[in-house]
Amino acid sequence: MPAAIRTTVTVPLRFADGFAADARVSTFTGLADGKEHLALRFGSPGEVPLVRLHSECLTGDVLGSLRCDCGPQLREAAERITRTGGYLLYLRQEGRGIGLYPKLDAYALQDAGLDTYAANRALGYLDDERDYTAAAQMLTALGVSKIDLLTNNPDKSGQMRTLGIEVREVLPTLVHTSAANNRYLQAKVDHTRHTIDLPIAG
Ligand SMILES: Nc1nc2c(ncn2[C@@H]2O[C@H](COP(=O)(O)OP(=O)(O)OP(=O)(O)O)[C@@H](O)[C@H]2O)c(=O)[nH]1
Ligand SMILES: [Zn+2]
Repeated sequence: MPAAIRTTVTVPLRFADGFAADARVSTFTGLADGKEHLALRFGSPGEVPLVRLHSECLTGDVLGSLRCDCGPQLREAAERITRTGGYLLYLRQEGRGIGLYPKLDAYALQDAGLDTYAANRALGYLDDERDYTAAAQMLTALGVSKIDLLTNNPDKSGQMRTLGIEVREVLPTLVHTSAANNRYLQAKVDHTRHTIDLPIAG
């Protein structure tokens, strides 16, 4: 059974720095993994909408953690998509798909010296457990088959193409560094060919 839109409602959003935008938030039935993923439509999407696949990060998105770049990326995506029109898919893939408690276990291992990927493996997980089948289903349910994708992660564009979504252009997100996330971002560049321009490793 293909996925379908279940409900769409407007949610006015205001970020910590005051940026505000109305999101048309859709829920779905029939998603492959049965999770409660959301699609947020900002602005007026044209034929090729700008899309961000945002993986849930409770510590970064909600609590403002400086260990990663998720909060600023979410804020950046909301503004850029509002400008051009498109969708932010808020995917319930906490911890690159391993879940919140294991992510915090992985943080503890990183504090003991492992990098973000080695920590996953030490816990018995893959470097990245995310599968974007549900994201492709959501886009199809929204009537979208061709996108511009906002990401630095080549796995996201690769999987979307394999899943039958045409990716016209990949647009990099800005680099949001902090003293606490530098090592994390450097590991992404070293291990998964993320297109992030970091100042100098160190
Ligand atoms: N397992 C694990 N997950 C983490 C860690 N730090 C952040 N995450 C998770 O990584 C996901 C965020 O990754 P994304 O923002 O999609 O970043 P990305 O894969 O680098 O892709 P782009 O931002 O699109 O370039 C969220 O689910 C976070 O919870 C970590 O150290 N370990
Ligand atoms: Zn994060």
